[in-house]
Amino acid sequence: MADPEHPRLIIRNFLSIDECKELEFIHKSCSTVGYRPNVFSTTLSHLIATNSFHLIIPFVRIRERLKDKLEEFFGCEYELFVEFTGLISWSRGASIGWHSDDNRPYLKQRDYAAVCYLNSYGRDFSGGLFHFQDGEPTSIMPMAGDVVMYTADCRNIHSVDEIIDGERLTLTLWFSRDSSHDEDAKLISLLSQNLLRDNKADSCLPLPASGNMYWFSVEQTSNEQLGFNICWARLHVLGYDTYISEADGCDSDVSELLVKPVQLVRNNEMLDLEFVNILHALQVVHFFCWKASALRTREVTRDIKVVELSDMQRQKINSLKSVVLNDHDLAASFFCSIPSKKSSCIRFDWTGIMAAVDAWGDYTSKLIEQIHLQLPHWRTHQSIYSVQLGE
Ligand SMILES: O=C(O)CCC(=O)C(=O)O
Ligand SMILES: [Fe+2]
Repeated sequence: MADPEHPRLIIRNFLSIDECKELEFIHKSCSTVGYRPNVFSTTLSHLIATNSFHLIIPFVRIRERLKDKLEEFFGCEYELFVEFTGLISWSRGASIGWHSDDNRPYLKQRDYAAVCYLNSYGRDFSGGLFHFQDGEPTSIMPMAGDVVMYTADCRNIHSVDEIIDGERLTLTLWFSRDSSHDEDAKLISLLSQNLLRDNKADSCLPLPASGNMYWFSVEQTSNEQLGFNICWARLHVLGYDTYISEADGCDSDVSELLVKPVQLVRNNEMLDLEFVNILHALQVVHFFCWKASALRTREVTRDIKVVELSDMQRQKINSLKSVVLNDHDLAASFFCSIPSKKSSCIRFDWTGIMAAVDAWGDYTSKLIEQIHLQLPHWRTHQSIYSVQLGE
C-alpha cells in the first residue's frame, strides 16, 4: 500500500541486466541532444522518425510491466495512459534541483513517474544520487535494474545530484489519467504512416534526423559552434575513427556527412566494408559492445578484408574529425566511462565487428517481423501492448 503522504515505490532488479543492456545499446546508437544541458535522449517517436521503428519492440513488454505494477500499487487499475517514454542519459555537469514532475502548466497532465536505472552508481558514473525532500527513503543510489515510482505531485519533491563522471542512463516514463495525452495514439499513427509509406523498409537502415539534433555545443546553439557531433563522439570514445571517401575536405557540412557511406577505422587499419551512414556504423559497433561475448562463437561467413591506411586517407580522416569533433576533449569527457573502470572495455577485433554486422542484421529482421505482426493489433485497439500471437 502506498503511503498517502509520500506515495512511492522502489523495486530492486525490476529489469534484467540484459534488458538494461539492450536499452543501453538503443540509446547509445540512436540518441539526440536532450532538452536540458548535458542531457541526451531517445524517444520512441524519434526511433520511428529515423527508420528504426523496430527498436520500439524491446520497450513494449517493459512499459506494460511498469504500468501494471504502478496501477496495482497505487490502486488505479485501467486508469492510466503512458504520456511519455524515453531513454535519458546525463553526462558530467547535469543535475536537477528540487522539483515535482508536474511543476509546469504544460506538465499538469502527469500523474505518476517511473524511473528505471539502466546503469549503476560507482561503476558507470559518479555523482547522480536521487533524493526525496521528505519521507523515506531520503536517497536512492541508482543501480542497474532498479526502478523508482512516485506520484508526480508535490508529495514527491525530488532532486538529482550533479554527475561528476561517466554517463548516467535511465528509462523514464510518465503516466497520465488524461487520454488526450496518451502517447500510444500518436506513436501508432506515426508507425502506420512510416510502415505504409515505406514497403521496402525491411532492411531498416537508420535515416539520420537533422544535423542539429546530433550537435552538442556548450552554448547549445547552431551548427557553426565549437562542439561535436554525438554520433562521431560515441565512436571516438570507443577507439574508432571513420573514413568517408565522398567527403570533400574540411569545409564539409555536417548534415551532409551524416548521410554519406562510412568505413570504420581502428589505429592504422580500415575495414573494407561500407556502412550506409554513420548511424548504421554506430548501431553495429554498439551491438558489438552489447553482444561481444556471444559473438565470439558466431561463425563469420563473409571474407574480412582489412586494409592499411594510406597517408592520403589518414589526412582525410583527420580533416573529417576536425569538422565533426572539433572539441574532442569535451566529447571524451561526456561519453567516457569513469576512469577507474576502464578494465570493463570490450576486447576489439575485426572478426567480432564482422560477426556483429551479421548478428545485427538478424536481430533487426526479427524485430521488423514482430512489428509487422503486432501493428495491426495495436491499430485496432489504439494501444501498444505485447500481442500474444497465435491466440
Ligand atoms: O533520473 C532520475 O533519477 C530522476 C530524473 C527526474 O527527476 C526528472 O527527469 O524529472
Ligand atoms: Fe523529476
